[in-house]
Amino acid sequence: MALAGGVRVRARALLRAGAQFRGPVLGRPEPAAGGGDGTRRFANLRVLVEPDPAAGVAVMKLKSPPVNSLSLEFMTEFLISLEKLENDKAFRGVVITSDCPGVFSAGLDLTELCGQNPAHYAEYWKAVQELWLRLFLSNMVLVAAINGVCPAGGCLMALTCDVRVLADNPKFVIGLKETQLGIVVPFWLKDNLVNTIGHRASEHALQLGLLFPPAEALQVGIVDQVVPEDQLQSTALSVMARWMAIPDHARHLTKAMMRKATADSLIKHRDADIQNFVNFISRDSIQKTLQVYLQKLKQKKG
Ligand SMILES: CCCCC/C=C\CCCC/C=C/C(=O)SCCNC(=O)CCNC(=O)[C@H](O)C(C)(C)COP(=O)(O)OP(=O)(O)OC[C@H]1O[C@@H](n2cnc3c(N)ncnc32)[C@H](O)[C@@H]1OP(=O)(O)O
Repeated sequence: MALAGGVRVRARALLRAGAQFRGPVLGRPEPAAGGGDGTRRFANLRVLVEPDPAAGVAVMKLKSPPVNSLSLEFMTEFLISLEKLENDKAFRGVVITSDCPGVFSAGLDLTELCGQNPAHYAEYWKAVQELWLRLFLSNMVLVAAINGVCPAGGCLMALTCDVRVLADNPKFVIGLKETQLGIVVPFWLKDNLVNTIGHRASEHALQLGLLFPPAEALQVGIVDQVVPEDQLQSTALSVMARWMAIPDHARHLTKAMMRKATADSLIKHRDADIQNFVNFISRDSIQKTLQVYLQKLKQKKG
């Protein structure tokens, strides 16, 4: 699936600005482009990709400090990196994790949702839809190695993955807390949650805006495994190895079959979903609530 119009334009702008595939990364000199030694890492500004072509797996580390919030730039760069991996036959699986201590992702970037104009909200929501669709329908095996708090849009990313492994830390809560902020999850994200934990549990989780700590997250099934923090990466990789043992075509066709109806319901109603979002987020009452919330977050330190 190719990047949608608005996201593609932004992706091109980022590429023109030279945002992608710089080196050296993390102070380590990299081989020249195309060096093909199988160990080359690549990165754009906000996503670090550590490929292991021999295993057919790459680790994507979200590194948009302080909290990996889903800004337009972050989502665009993430999708560029994902597409690069998808277009490379060497890669069949991706582990998604965070490079920001204690936070997997804080979810939608609230500064993108406050005080902007309708055209911006529309562009932003199209990018969120695109992020979800591209992850949800990815041919590759996606394993989320959740090493931090994972609310709302962070949970959206994790829910698209085939497997979620959560590090056992009481601070690392996961869930869709939207009602607590006075906002409503879109129907396709609700469907994604229902597919994962069932209808009744989703009703409770969504209406109450529940954020589950590790033991509860495992019990309700929003994550598949909870492991000690220092075993998160190795567990994610061994889960991946199990999935990689299945022939790709059969696994992927099965995944597509299982996910088609949920994805199609958004694909068929993308424009209406954007319009709903723009109308909703532009309301004075919603703007006020979000602004107060953002202010509170900013004042937390002071
Ligand atoms: C019917 C029509 C349908 C309409 C649909 C409408 C909406 C659909 C919603 C779709 C689903 C997704 C929704 C969302 O994702 S909304 C965002 C929800 N996220 C949160 O509520 C998380 C907020 N953040 C936190 O709770 C904490 O920051 C933390 C993630 C627990 C990390 O805590 P800590 O390490 O202590 O960091 P700070 O709180 O000090 O934050 C550091 C700086 O980062 C800024 N920040 C934090 N979160 C966000 C964010 N989401 N967006 C933008 N900026 C954020 C924070 O203000 C600090 O900034 P500063 O350094 O300038 O003070």
